[in-house]
Amino acid sequence: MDEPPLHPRVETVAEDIETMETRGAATIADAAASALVTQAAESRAETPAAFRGEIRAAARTLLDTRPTAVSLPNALRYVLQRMDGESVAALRASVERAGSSFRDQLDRAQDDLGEIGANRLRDGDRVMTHCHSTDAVACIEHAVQQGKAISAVVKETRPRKQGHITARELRELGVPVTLIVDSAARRSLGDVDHVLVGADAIAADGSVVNKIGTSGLAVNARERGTPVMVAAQTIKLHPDTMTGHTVDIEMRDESEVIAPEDRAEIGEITVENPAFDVTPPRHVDAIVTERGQFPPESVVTLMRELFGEGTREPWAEPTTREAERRPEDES
Ligand SMILES: O=P(O)(O)OC[C@H]1O[C@H](OP(=O)(O)O)[C@H](O)[C@@H]1O
Repeated sequence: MDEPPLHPRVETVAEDIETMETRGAATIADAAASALVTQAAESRAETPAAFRGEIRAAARTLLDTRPTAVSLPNALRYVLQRMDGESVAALRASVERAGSSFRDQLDRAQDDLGEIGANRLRDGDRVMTHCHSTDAVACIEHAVQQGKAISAVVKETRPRKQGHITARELRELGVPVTLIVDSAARRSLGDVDHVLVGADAIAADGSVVNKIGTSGLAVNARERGTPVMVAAQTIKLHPDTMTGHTVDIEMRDESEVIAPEDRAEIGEITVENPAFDVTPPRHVDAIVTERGQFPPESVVTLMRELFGEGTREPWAEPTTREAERRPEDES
């Protein structure tokens, strides 16, 4: 059987996610939802079955890009579970509606989360960041809008140096920034009031999956008595972990770690490049979401409320229970 035709935009978005041209868990989710909308809007499918097949194929292509950020399957699931209708026109409209409602909610959630996270920051506080998280930056942005003077120690975040993005964005907010290499973090922890990071996925036991280096930072922060705050919208909650599944940690190419010529000079070695690590809940003080802040151990309650007892593949047909939950979700 022929593969359903994919819109070139879906291929481009998938490639951009894979190469990290588009990166950051929330940004990836937004791009994926928007790609599904394009696929729907420009589909030439003549039957409802063909249309559904196209949207599912687009979702699979997008899902196959990066394995760790759960916001990606959560975004695809959100849209696909709302795909509904007896005709191509009705199906198209439902995907467009769901995509745009998902993207609106994403924006609103980040704003609400930023407000809540900002309440934890006091005037004059100094914050240490790791990697680049739009959710974490939103907390600082809101604190600045509340008139608080915030300064930041920004970890470079090897190997891809997303800390540079954080440094630039914080500078644009007028936040004084000190950039450090990752290995200087412990030395600087005594000078900061909070560690503030984002998340790619949060497991049912409250473990936080985030950029490699987060767990070491959290352990050191705990030893120094510096609180660790994780800014994560609820699309970062990983529903499959409620039923025992583990989060797949992405291993990226060794060329991000060492240039081929340097490697050749060293000789026969193995290079490992895990993109994420897992911080146990005991090293996290608060998970800040758009629904409030939670101690990590209680996040499972929120997860159950939002996802029920578990989920299936994003392209699976909704169960009656999921179908019933839809209208209130979109309010
Ligand atoms: O959703 P927001 O808060 O923007 O980002 C969340 C997380 O996504 C990033 O991963 P990567 O740089 O895509 O590997 C970082 O690990 C960051 O903390």
